[in-house]
Amino acid sequence: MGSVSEELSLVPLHQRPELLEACAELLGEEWGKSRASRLHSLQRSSDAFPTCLLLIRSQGPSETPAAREGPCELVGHVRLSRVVGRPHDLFVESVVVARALRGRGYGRRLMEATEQWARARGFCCLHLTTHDKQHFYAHLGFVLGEPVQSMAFLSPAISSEVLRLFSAPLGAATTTTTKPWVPAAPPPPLPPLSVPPPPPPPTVIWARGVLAESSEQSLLESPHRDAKGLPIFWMKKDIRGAGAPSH
Ligand SMILES: CC(=O)SCCNC(=O)CCNC(=O)[C@H](O)C(C)(C)COP(=O)(O)OP(=O)(O)OC[C@H]1O[C@@H](n2cnc3c(N)ncnc32)[C@H](O)[C@@H]1OP(=O)(O)O
Repeated sequence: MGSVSEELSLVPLHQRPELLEACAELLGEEWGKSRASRLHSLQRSSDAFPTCLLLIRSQGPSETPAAREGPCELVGHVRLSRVVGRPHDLFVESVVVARALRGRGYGRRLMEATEQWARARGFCCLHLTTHDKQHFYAHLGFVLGEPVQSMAFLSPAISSEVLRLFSAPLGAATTTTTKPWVPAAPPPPLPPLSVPPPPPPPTVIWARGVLAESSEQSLLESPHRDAKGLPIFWMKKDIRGAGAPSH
């Protein structure tokens, strides 16, 4: 008999459909909304995004293979979506750890496993928004960032071809057109400069980008608002080569 250990795994919800109800309950406890709409959203999880990832824990003899098919407890959830115009980025949302398990390192494990999952699939950067967990994410290596458009908010009625064009690198969409490409007429030559250009304007502290790299102070106040007008922090993390935990 081997020792009994706790095993944590990150699994896509669509590979563990029996956890659908538990997952809807976990999200419902935190954010409410109708059970039906939660189930509907969770059932959209697929390898082609949005993807709902579950952190699960199972108890078992330590020498057995990962108990991925056996009984387990749902620890946490995260949803990943593609980002419009940024084919190597993902948008992270609905990060939640079961209430009874918070403050024990599972939130960190959930985010680190999510980074690993995304990196293994070739993604380079994670984006998210938060109303009040900016210090948690900063602690895990996220920095303030600029708004991006998540595909999760686009209508599912949009065809996959249109989404593919959205996620293509800038300029790539023109290569799919069936019409022959006709070069545009060259722009007229610029008149010679008679006066030196004006100096650049002074740095505006709340300008995008400047805010992103500024001090801890900016984690206390955000210039961004959500659809309801509440302050919201945009954060991002470059996950290339971030193999080691960010302690
Ligand atoms: C993008 C979004 O989805 S935003 C929404 C975020 N989710 C929620 O608000 C839902 C409710 N909250 C939760 O589910 C949890 O509290 C979570 C997911 C935010 C954190 O999960 P927990 O399991 O409690 O966090 P965990 O114990 O792993 O903490 C990891 C580290 O972050 C630190 N930490 C946790 N919460 C905070 C916080 N609010 N501020 C600063 N640091 C924090 C911990 O001290 C710990 O530090 P250490 O690893 O150096 O010891």
